[in-house]
Amino acid sequence: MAESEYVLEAEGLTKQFRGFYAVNGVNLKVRRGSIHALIGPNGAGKTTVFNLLTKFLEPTSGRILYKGEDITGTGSAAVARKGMVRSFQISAVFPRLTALENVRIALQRPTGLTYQFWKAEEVLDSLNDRALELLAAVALDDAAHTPAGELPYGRKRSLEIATTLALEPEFLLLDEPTAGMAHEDVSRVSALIRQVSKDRTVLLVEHNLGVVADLSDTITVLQRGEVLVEGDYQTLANDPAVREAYMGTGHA
Ligand SMILES: Nc1ncnc2c1ncn2[C@@H]1O[C@H](COP(=O)(O)OP(=O)(O)OP(=O)(O)O)[C@@H](O)[C@H]1O
Repeated sequence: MAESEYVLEAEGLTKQFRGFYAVNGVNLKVRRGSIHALIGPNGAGKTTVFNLLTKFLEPTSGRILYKGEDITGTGSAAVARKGMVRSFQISAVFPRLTALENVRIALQRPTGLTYQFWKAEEVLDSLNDRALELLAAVALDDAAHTPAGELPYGRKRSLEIATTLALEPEFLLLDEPTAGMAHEDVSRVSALIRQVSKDRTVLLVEHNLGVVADLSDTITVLQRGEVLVEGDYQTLANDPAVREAYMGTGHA
């Protein structure tokens, strides 16, 4: 069977909380190899959609396909094993362990190397090399031996991205990757997302519209649980409905 053009397809995705539609009939298609952003004003339903897609919430109705396969009823761990990985899903950062040790632990998970204790020395050496590569990819090579808890906020987020990448996701889902970051960290993480997107698909929820403009091939704007409009940044920036959704006045 030919591989679908879309890595992810959501059809009629709906989530009700006690009668309130947080997400209502959302159709979403994420093109293979693209960076796709989900934006919208506060309360639009972005986090709920993100949690539905990553199986942290069960939809009230609707269907989710990953690479053409229906994963609506599949658990989050099983989905992650298929290559659809949410940052911070499996890769918690342990504050007392060094950055290198954190990445090494993440590297042990998908392969089951933890059980090959008799090969510990050899395995750890090969893991070290790969862990250092991943740290370099997020510009943390100078912090390899620093306990994760001592890293400043922005660098901790970079470490979380490195531990996520250790799982070799084919489809990476990022929830507000630049939230709470200082300006220089935002640029660094943006560049990092662009770099890691080269051989994978990325879906991100992001409040920083500069980051969205800079990175996204496709942007879906949510409003009150529904898709308001979808397109590239230029198209959306000139769309009166998007301006109104953001400004709430219609005469912005
Ligand atoms: N567990 C829940 N129980 C009840 N209502 C919820 C729950 N989770 C979300 N909601 C409601 O659903 C709506 C969408 O919330 P959601 O967090 O998905 O929006 P968002 O676009 O991510 O907002 P923000 O930008 O503020 O993070 C909101 O009105 C919210 O109050």
